[in-house]
Amino acid sequence: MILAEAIEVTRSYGDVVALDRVSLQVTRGELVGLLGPNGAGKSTLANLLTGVRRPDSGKVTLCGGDPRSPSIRQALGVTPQETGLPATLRVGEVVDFVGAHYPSPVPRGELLDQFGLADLARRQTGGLSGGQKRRLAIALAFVGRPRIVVLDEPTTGLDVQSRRALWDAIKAYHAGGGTVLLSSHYLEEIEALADRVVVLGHGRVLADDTVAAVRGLVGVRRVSFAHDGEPPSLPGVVAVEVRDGRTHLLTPDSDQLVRALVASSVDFRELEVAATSLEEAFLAITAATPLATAA
Ligand SMILES: Nc1ncnc2c1ncn2[C@@H]1O[C@H](COP(=O)(O)OP(=O)(O)OP(=O)(O)O)[C@@H](O)[C@H]1O
Repeated sequence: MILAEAIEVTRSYGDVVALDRVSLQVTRGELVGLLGPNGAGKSTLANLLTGVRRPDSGKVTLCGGDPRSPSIRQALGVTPQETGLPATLRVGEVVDFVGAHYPSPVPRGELLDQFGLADLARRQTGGLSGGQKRRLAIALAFVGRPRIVVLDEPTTGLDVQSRRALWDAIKAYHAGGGTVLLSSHYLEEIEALADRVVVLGHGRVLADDTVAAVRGLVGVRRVSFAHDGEPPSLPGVVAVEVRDGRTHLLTPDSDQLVRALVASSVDFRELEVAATSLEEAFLAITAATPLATAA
């Protein structure tokens, strides 16, 4: 059964085309990652699927109906990128208040335990740290026992420990049969949670595949070194840059590239191999080949 679907959805803001004929299906029990760099269209897609905005063209459904309809929204848990919490209410009161909108909410204590917030139950939300507020906002997405949750960059700004606690809570919900669509800048986050990943770039779906397949596409590494002369021509390089007296080669397979470099006649010095940011990987790969055709 399909719980969230976008069919050929387009949405612009003035001249900016945020989504360009995007199609996506999330079926019951799936945990789908939505991966893309800044401005790729992740939030816009999440906002359309959760009924916050309407598409200019195309169709969006949630649990088989209109995501703007109140009865359909009862089955949805959502954490947008930014959330406002009433500053004078205590954490426990906010949980009770939001839970009261649902027929069978998760009890306050259980929810706070699950999200590592039990010690903060009596704290006014205005006194929470940024990370604690974020954790509470995410916990609230789960209070109504939703059939599907849409989490837009849930762990941005969280420290490692909070991020892991949150991953555990999302995994537990998924293990119990819950369906999740989660956007992120980080392949590692999607790798930790999802089986399937949809890659968005410039408002288009660039790939829709297993995490392993997408890692092969966007898991680009940077091999850099100093040497004299022109940049060498080596196999498996998707982008070359010469900067500050060093040659930088981007490649999906740094092991193979380093072996080829050693076997070549290049007299290199100060070799470094490093992970690239998603933005760099996207720049390199979209410039080389469209991901969808490489998939
Ligand atoms: N309300 C708005 N008004 C004008 N332009 C917007 C608006 N919302 C989004 N955009 C533009 O639409 C494009 C897609 O933005 P969106 O927020 O959906 O991307 P994103 O992938 O969620 O990015 P980020 O990771 O930075 O949150 C961007 O170019 C953005 O500047």
